[in-house]
Amino acid sequence: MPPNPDTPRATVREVGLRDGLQSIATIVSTARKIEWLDAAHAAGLREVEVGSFVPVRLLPQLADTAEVLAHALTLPGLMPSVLVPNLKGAERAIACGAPWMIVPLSASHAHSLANLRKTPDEVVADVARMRAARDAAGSRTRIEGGVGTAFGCTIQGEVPEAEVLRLLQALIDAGADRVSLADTVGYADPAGVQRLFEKARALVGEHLAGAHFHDTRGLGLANCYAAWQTGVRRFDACLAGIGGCPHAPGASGNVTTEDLAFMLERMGAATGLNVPALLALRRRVEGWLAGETLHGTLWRAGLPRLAAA
Ligand SMILES: CC(C)(COP(=O)([O-])OP(=O)([O-])OC[C@H]1O[C@@H](n2cnc3c(N)ncnc32)[C@H](O)[C@@H]1OP(=O)([O-])[O-])[C@@H](O)C(=O)NCCC(=O)NCCSC(=O)C[C@@](C)(O)CC(=O)[O-]
Repeated sequence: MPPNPDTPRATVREVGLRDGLQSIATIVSTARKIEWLDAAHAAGLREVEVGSFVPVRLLPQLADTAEVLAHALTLPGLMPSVLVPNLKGAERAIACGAPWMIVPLSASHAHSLANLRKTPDEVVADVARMRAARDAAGSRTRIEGGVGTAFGCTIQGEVPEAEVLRLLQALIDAGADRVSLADTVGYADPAGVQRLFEKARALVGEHLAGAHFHDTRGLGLANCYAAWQTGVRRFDACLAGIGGCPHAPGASGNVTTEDLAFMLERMGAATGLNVPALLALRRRVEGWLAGETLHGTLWRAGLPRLAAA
């Protein structure tokens, strides 16, 4: 049957291989990351953040990002992305042919210094340099500016909405192809999400491309739904809900991929995802991450049995 054109589509971007693993002590081998990627692709995921081009001494877990990206580029229909913290990282992403590079910009001045050793405006200036490097190389690597701590920060406390909106616009002016908003430390609530995403949409329109929520205080899925109501159709998530920024005190797990896929499908959105296959992958990843804290609820309850008796 052809897809119903009235069915809303939603994209779940799996960020477990980057955001998920960056705070996990157990080193996952390149072979297992590739197995993870292949299974995620087979389960229908078409956008995956595969690693970070950061100094290896900072994040040895992600030292094999170039190899994982090279494999991701062989998978049909897959749109891989990588995180880049500065121009050097961007040059590596461009050289490796990454379709997307994601630049994390913290709207909290204090978290920005802790995470990237730069002020938010210095990161904006870096984005302009990345755009120039990309254009000079004739590369097709596109730039997403992800504005983090958009709902507050565990180091600084309050982050004014006006500052978040100013930085979204500054990123686009500097040459970012699109922008997204992130709740790095799980301070967001659905009403606040709706308000900020509506304002962001009014300001930058279709440049606003996604939402990244952490489930630190149990509001991750509610926040996704609030963002959905404002027209957001791309959501970051991690298999088994792992993740968190190592330089943001109190940051913990991302929204769980399999739970989010289940919610979106139950809401009637077309995700292209096979939820039982995601649950099977979660079991495999759980075996690789023995002793680590995992999250999510669908794995425990299982899928509802709705077929007529
Ligand atoms: C930005 C830096 C590099 C500054 O770190 P720095 O020490 O100030 O860097 P530097 O420019 O002084 O260079 C020091 C050395 O590192 C090298 N270097 C410099 N850059 C790179 C690079 N890209 N790749 C490889 N090597 C690099 C550079 O070449 C030099 O090497 P040396 O001359 O000493 O041999 C560092 O602070 C950093 O990597 N920070 C990133 C930390 C991180 O990964 N945080 C987590 C991601 S953000 C997040 O999780 C939030 C998010 C995105 O998920 C959304 C949300 O929830 O909000």
